Amino acid sequence: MASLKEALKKHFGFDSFRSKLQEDVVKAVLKGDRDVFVCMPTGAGKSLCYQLPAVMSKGITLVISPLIALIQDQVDHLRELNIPACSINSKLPAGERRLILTDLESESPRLKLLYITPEMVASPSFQPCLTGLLSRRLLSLLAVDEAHCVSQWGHDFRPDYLKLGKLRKRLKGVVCVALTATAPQKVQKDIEESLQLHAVLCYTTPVFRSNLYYDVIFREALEEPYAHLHAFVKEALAAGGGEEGCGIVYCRTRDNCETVAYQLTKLGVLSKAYHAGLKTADRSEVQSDWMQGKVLVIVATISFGMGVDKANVRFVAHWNLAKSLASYYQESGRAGRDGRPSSCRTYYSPRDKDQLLFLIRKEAGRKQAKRGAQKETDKSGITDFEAMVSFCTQESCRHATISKFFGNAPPSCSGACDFCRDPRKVRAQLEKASAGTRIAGAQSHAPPGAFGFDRDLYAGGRKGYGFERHDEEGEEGGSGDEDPLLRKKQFGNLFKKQMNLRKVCVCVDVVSLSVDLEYEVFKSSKSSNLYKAGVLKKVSEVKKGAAMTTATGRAEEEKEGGASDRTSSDSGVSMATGVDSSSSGSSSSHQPPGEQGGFTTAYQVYSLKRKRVGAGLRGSSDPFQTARELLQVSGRDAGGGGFYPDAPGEPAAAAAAAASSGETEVKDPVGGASRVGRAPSRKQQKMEEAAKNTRSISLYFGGGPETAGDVPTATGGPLGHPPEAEDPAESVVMDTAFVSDVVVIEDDEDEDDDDVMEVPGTGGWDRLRGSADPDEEKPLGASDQSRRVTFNPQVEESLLKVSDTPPTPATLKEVADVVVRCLDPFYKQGKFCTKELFKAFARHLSHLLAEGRSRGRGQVKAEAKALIRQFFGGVSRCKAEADWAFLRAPQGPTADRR
Ligand SMILES: Nc1ncnc2c1ncn2[C@@H]1O[C@H](COP(=O)(O)OP(=O)(O)OP(=O)(O)O)[C@@H](O)[C@H]1O
Ligand SMILES: [Zn+2]
Repeated sequence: MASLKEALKKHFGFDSFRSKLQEDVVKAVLKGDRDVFVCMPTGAGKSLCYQLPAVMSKGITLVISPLIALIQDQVDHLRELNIPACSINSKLPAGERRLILTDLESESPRLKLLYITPEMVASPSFQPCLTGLLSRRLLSLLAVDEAHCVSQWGHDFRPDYLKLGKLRKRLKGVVCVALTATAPQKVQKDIEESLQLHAVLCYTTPVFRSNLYYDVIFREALEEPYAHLHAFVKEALAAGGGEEGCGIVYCRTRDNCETVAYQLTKLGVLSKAYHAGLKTADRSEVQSDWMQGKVLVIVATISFGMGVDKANVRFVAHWNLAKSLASYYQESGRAGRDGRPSSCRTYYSPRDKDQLLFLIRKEAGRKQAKRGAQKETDKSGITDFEAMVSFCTQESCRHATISKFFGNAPPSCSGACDFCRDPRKVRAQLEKASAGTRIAGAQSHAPPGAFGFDRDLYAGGRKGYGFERHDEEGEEGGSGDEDPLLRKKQFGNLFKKQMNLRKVCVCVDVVSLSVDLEYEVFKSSKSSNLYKAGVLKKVSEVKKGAAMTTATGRAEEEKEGGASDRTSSDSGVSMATGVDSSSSGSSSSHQPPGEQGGFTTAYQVYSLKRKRVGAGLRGSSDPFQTARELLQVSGRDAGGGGFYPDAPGEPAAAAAAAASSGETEVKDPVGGASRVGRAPSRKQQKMEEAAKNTRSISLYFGGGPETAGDVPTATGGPLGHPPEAEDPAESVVMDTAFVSDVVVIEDDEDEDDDDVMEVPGTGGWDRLRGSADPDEEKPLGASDQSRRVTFNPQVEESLLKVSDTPPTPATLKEVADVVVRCLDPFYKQGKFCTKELFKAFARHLSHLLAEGRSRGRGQVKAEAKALIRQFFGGVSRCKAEADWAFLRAPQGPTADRR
């Protein structure tokens, strides 16, 4: 078909199709009599499968894509090619949106491709446009990109994709092409059903890629894990035959990224960490350095990779397990896109497995509990993960395992995996690992579960250690929707178990003593603050009277050996010093962070309260808040050490001293060395970091369900309504975690975190957008009574007074939500010079309102508004942080009434 090739050349500049498959798909789509399902690996050129038909057809192609960031890339690319493409999304300025809609309403629109998110396409405001296009027969094609998001079996399920079924019904007669890079059989079936694909033609590339060499190494069996990784990196890069090459190491946590990058660099391969905890500019720089080959290795969480198309990736190593085999295939598949031999290695760790499984189970349990009934798909996370574990622990060809998972016939591996190359070696490794487990089990009597306790007991329980992709709940306080009694019981069990372990092994060591003490405090504490205070009190007592115990404890600990590589500052009373051994980052440590010979020491048990990155603590992914950290925070909270028991010479006291002098001791994440920095700047810096990609677990697992539910759907005029109210998936950028305790979860879904913060419409307050002067509390229209009420702090407070029961105190997160909602109109009105200032002010305000005394949500709202009014009473436009220096926290219910 000469004209097809001509069009390919004319519009895209390509001389030929990338593959026969690509050409076949284009032809099938152009023919237009059947729906098409395309499963091709990342980078195989799926986009062209609908883009070329789009430019060759009359009318418009509607492209559904899950992320604005991805959409933007595509649109930019097409525009560079002079192909009229655009996107309607929540970030689009109203003027541009209107221009697009005008074009779409015109007789013959110029536009060829319209990219849109599933949320937006289902929004009421888009419906007239859609109906118009349909009735004028101007819709030539529906393309659903990343179609696996439609499947609850898929690893990236997004409930909003389910809305596409309805859309599809409306678009009868319009050909649909669904595209994905990963679709195990059941996912493919789901896609076909959900999108109601008709007489579907399937085009799938076999998943087998002969240029990828897969192997698995048991990390815990290694003497020098980092040196091992380094050797692998060197070898993989060298295999490029002098050609420029680079690689990716995937880690689960930010800490791991930092540590691995540091270790590799130290060993001579320039590596940089990439994770959502970095500032956006830093992340871009890292990515760009890596893309340009200035940095050879990028050590990243899964937030890196989506949309990254680099040909010469010579290796992809997984330092931690991927959450499913499908994810693993996709992530490892970023290697060798140029077709040259490349390596994919997983550093398997049973502990890693237990921890991840624990969290996946927990999530499944939570989903189930929420729904009240079990759904088959609830287990999909577990089965997908089990497939990943089998991939690592089976004696079989790695390629064959992957192919089977995707429903392909076993490929001819021909030595492209460690098993096919040397099965005996694989067997030996497995045997060694299982022998190791047996020995460890016999020695410690520790059950093999995560953290050394029975994983089944806690399967539905609390979070584990060191996760950001699978840790905290979206709820404030870290308690999520769990039953606090259950949680307490679980804690109790854990401590009992841990103490029993200690009774077996050691007489009375200082660790168990600390555990006892901490447990006592824990049992008697009703809130995290009381717990914190209780711990401090105990520390003080211990310091006064237990010097002997401390000394003995040290000796015992050293005897135990488990803590022998700790720095002197972390020995002694663990509760008091509480240094997480994971931070010591010993390069030769065999054990994953936070574990010592089956013991979970008191300070390793996560605290009741989530770590406040914003409060100047290390912005790490570590969800534990160690006793030491609690103390440090308390020292600062108390205005510089006043709250901290003073015992010169003790590390804790040093921390307090540092805190009181305005300096913060920060444990080096890697080398274990301490550094001292100015507290305020560090705090500010961390707050900045915390403002980055933060995501709740629910978003990670399900994308927008909760979000979607929370966000009101637009009911206003079809086109004039502020778009952000309609696009819940995109409103994830309204992430008040930057204000409050930060739940840090890496998300592979949105690189777009630093875009404008968006606030879904919130009734009367939202209508402020129409106001020329948002700090004026005048009604915008005659009917706008509700806004007046919402604004009036007295009304809010009198409402509170009417109630007999005291309001439930708002959490910092809730306060932050309220504050951001209240402030957003001002930001939209340009009352802040920069977004950063807006964020910083929101943070400041939230802390002012959240700290000190308990407030109900209503009161918070009233006080927030009062403070905002007070602020803009004195400042017409916020230009610097100093502008709000005069604001003081309200002292009482009536303090800020004006
Ligand atoms: N026929 C072709 N000839 C040469 N290059 C092509 C051809 N078709 C596509 N490409 C290029 O291949 C690269 C990958 O294409 P594309 O982004 O569409 O891949 P994809 O399969 O959609 O990957 P992903 O799963 O990451 O979205 C792009 O740079 C694209 O321009
Ligand atoms: Zn093989």
